[in-house]
Amino acid sequence: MLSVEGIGKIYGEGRSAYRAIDSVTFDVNESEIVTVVGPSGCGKTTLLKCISGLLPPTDGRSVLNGIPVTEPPEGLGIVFQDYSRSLYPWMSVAHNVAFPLAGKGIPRNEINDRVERTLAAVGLRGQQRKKPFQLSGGMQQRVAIARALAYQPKVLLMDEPFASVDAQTRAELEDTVVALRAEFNVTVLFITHDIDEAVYMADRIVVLTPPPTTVSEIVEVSLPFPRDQIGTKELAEFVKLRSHVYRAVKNRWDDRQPGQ
Ligand SMILES: Nc1ncnc2c1ncn2[C@@H]1O[C@H](COP(=O)(O)OP(=O)(O)OP(=O)(O)O)[C@@H](O)[C@H]1O
Repeated sequence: MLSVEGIGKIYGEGRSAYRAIDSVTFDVNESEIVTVVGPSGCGKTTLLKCISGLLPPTDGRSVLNGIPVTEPPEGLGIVFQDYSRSLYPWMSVAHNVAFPLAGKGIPRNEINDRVERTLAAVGLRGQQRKKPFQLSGGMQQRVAIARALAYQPKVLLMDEPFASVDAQTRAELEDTVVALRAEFNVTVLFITHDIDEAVYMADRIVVLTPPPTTVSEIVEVSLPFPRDQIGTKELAEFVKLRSHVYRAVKNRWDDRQPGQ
């Protein structure tokens, strides 16, 4: 479905050139949730921009359903960390969700249905007329997720979408995304620096190395669905996976040479 094939990225040129990503390769299969985990500064956002066609990679490419990505394709929805900048403050919640659908030849009643369905799916039934500033941060991020879903993407790319909300809200949003995958059959590529989150949500985890970034390891997660914030995290398998990923991340960063 989505293939990331040897993506590399160098920022700048000549003496000031900086290789942020060396070579990253992995696949995301249809209806999977794949999480990509690595510490701050390891190039996660750069990777997501290259995968989505927002930034041209220096090497490699991403391929969505057999078509190389050169600009954000139709079947791709993106949710960023900073919800406060991704919503239009002067538009109502419903208008924010409907806005990207305008001018696409979609009938008005179909747009209204999509707005209603996606807002209900993210737990915002009855909030349609409010403006973003009247909502909490977590609710604003739910609007951003609804907007991406209303577009009916095949793949949802999410770049640390819950980094700016409190722990309780974060847990609720994690569960919302896992439930949305089941409801909309959407494929999710989810970037995070939070190891618990990466394990809890995933079918597979891509662990990144420090820069110049490559894939340290791909970890299969066989935890049962539906997942539960308490029950799943108490399972021996969850604890084992979390320790494994934590070590994989930490060892690589500890192995770095001074100055790297
Ligand atoms: N436009 C740019 N020009 C030059 N260097 C950049 C640019 N954007 C990012 N970088 C550098 O590339 C590296 C990776 O940055 P990136 O934002 O992709 O990391 P990240 O893992 O997403 O970090 P965080 O988790 O803190 O958001 C950093 O060292 C950063 O300074």
